[in-house]
Amino acid sequence: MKITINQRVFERAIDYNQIKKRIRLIGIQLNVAYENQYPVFIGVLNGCFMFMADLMKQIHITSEISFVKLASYDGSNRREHVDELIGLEIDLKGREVVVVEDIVDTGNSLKHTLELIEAQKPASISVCTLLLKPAALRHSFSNIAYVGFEISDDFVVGYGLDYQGLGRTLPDIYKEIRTEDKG
Ligand SMILES: O=P(O)(O)OC[C@H]1O[C@H](OP(=O)(O)OP(=O)(O)O)[C@H](O)[C@@H]1O
Ligand SMILES: Nc1nc2[nH]cnc2c(=O)[nH]1
Repeated sequence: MKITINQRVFERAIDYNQIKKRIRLIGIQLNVAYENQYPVFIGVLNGCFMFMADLMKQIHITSEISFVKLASYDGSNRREHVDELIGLEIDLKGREVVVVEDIVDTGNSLKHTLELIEAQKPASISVCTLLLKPAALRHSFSNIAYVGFEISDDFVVGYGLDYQGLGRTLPDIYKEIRTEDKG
């Protein structure tokens, strides 16, 4: 199925049933890894909201949840300037932290997020991301422990991810059709 958002054309790549299945498995892994550890799950807004909601329904161990937003001082989202995390309400010192992202693409956002969380001296930080684009990564991370799907280096929308503010409410994930594939 194809959709168009502001002149860009996308085709369905991952449907919600696949997403739900994958999330159930990640939930089991997290429940085992963090049993009796009282972890803090930190969702990085806005894109994570759907993933976080579905993932947290699979978490049956004692845990806390918080959401943050990465803010650039110049108001852009280019992630080139020093950023700050806004919204964090929990003291992370000595805590087991799981950062929940919708997508790790270049890794720029994650790098900043991890630096800002590390400054709070948690006991550990691991990363759980629904999507990972290995071919686009510009940094190496040793703690991306939970990945929903590795995808190609194509722009995706849906299930929380937007194009120009649109498409976040689509339950499935769509990837942009490259110009040469449009037919
Ligand atoms: O690995 P990167 O290349 O840094 O890209 C990944 C980031 O991009 C998206 O956030 P975005 O800045 O679009 O904000 P949003 O979550 O509010 O849509 C996504 O939620 C990640 O945080
Ligand atoms: N919507 C969307 N946001 C992103 N942020 C980083 N990569 C992407 C992507 O492929 N799609």
